[in-house]
Amino acid sequence: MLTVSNLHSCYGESHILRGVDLALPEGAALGLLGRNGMGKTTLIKTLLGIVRPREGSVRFAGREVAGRAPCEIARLGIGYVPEGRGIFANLSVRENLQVAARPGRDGRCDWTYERVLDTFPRLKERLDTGGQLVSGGEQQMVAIGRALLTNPRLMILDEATEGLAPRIVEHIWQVVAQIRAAGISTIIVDRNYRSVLRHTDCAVVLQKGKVALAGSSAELAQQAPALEGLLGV
Ligand SMILES: Nc1ncnc2c1ncn2[C@@H]1O[C@H](COP(=O)(O)OP(=O)(O)OP(=O)(O)O)[C@@H](O)[C@H]1O
Repeated sequence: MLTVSNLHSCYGESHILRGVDLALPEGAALGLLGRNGMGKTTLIKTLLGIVRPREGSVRFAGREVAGRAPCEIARLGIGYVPEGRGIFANLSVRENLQVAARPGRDGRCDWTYERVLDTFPRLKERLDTGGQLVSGGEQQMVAIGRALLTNPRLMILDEATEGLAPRIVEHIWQVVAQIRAAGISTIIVDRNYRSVLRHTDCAVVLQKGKVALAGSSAELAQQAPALEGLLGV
């Protein structure tokens, strides 16, 4: 479903991604780990076409997408929950959700507005509230719901639990489990590596823009000292 080969990305003269390779089979969940500044968000932005790679290949759903426009890549079926949530502040919760709704690339409409509200019942009472006026947890639910409403084949969640209360964090992980159970491929960036390994099939650890460690999540969970060394925890 997704194959990344020898990917290099830069911001001006700063060479951030230095030859990243990874593969995500259809329906699998990949954890993307690494200390602050190691290139996780840059990798995600490069996959999405927001950052243009300097070199390398990104194959998604059978096509080469490296260097293509973000809207073109998104329309191939990638739902993105950005770090910081990216809520439209001047739209209501309802509008934030509805603005994104569309059938998937193959015409699938598995994720409807009603299904998203059933997944996040708390949003039902907040539909007319402005996007910037709801709590951080509710904004995160809107961001995930909005990405699901594009009926993606791949969901990318960047720091989806950051700064949230433990109860909300638990709910977000339950929703991640539902997304996986629905057969949607998933890439998850999160600071809590134990939760990431519990909710993914495989994981990679980035260090200075390269993959320093990769394997099945079950194997990596057995390598806590090496992992914690790389993550600085
Ligand atoms: N727009 C930008 N212009 C210049 N440098 C940037 C830009 N965005 C990120 N960087 C730099 O690129 C490097 C990688 O950042 P990136 O955000 O990809 O890391 P990360 O692993 O996602 O870490 P974090 O958890 O802090 O977001 C960092 O040194 C960062 O300062």
